[in-house]
Amino acid sequence: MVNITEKIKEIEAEMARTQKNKATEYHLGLLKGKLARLRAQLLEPAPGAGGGAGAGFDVSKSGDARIALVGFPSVGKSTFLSKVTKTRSEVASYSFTTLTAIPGVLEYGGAEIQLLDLPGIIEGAAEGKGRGRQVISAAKTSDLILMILDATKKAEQRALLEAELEAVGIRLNRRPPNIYLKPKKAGGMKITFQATPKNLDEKMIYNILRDYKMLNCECLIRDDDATVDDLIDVIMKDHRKYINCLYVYNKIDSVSLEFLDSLAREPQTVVMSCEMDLGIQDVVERCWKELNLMRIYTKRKGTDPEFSDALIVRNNSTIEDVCDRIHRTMKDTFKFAYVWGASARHIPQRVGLSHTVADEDVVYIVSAWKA
Ligand SMILES: Nc1nc2c(ncn2[C@@H]2O[C@H](COP(=O)(O)OP(=O)(O)OP(=O)(O)O)[C@@H](O)[C@H]2O)c(=O)[nH]1
Ligand SMILES: [K+]
Ligand SMILES: [Mg+2]
Repeated sequence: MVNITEKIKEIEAEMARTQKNKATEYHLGLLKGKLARLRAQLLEPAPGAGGGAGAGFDVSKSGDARIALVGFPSVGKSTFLSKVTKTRSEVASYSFTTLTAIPGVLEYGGAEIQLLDLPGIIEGAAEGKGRGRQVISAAKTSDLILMILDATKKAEQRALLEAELEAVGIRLNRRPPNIYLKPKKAGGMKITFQATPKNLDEKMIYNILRDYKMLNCECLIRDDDATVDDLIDVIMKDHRKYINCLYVYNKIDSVSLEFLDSLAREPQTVVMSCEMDLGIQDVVERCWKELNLMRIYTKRKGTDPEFSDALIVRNNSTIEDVCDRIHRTMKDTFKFAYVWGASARHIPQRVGLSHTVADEDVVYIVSAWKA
């Protein structure tokens, strides 16, 4: 492990002293590739470590989705968890109060979301400082990252945290690059372009692929703005995770109104004060939106819908998806469904399998034998 850290330091030093220009672009690209590979190794558990996330971090997933609370020490992560769930996580004014992953359940209109309170991370976390590596690994298993920030602290905190998460392969609020890469058994490398890339050329792509021992493969660059980093992300796709992130500024009770206003206007950002009980419900609602899920309530003939027990489906799901969530064979006997709610043109609307449902719709499915 020491070896890897040393090697990373060497490469970083070399990159730092290499001037960025057209002539060195290619060399820097290769160094970036090496660096990404080493960082991935850093996240692998040490031999004999059991392969888990580490003591205190191997919380099993439960509920419909998982949200990780990530942030520097003492920004109010545990205070927030204790506010929105029934779980009490220790709160104190000193750093590293929380030392393990503490799960809580956030109930949201019949959906159950697991919230994971985590120890604070510090600069250098990605290289294993503090319990940084375990914390970030836990964050990597989440469906949404809530980056909790202290509104009274310097603006750089956000970029620093982002860099730590990026360093271990988490990609925030981004889609996978539009590059097609398929390993082959033989036949050499076939590199093609749908658009001429501004930042990449064939030689560089060839050398990076060779560096990763992908001597036989098909590579199609689809966008003209594809970069070396994009190519590496595609090669390393098993170590990359694309996760939405919501930036949550806490402690707004201690900043000026002008500053608060400017924070609240930033994209993907919400503001709150756990202490003054301000904005908490807003944060919860934004979380739900970011998860891209919907709650569907089912109803049987002659009874009220079961509002305490929602079926959770992805956004833009159809009645067919709802059937599949209820039972594998449900759609075999499906005749039609009645829908009440935002997706219905009139109440109730009689629909088929292809009807797209909306959040909080009530659905009553009529099967062939029930008709
Ligand atoms: N002024 C103010 N203080 C707050 C607010 N929320 C939390 N705090 C205080 O901030 C301190 C740290 O809160 P914690 O919830 O322990 O923070 P944490 O992020 O879990 O800290 P670690 O577990 O140590 O990383 C405590 O003294 C809280 O009372 C807030 O909205 N405003
Ligand atoms: K604390
Ligand atoms: Mg804490």
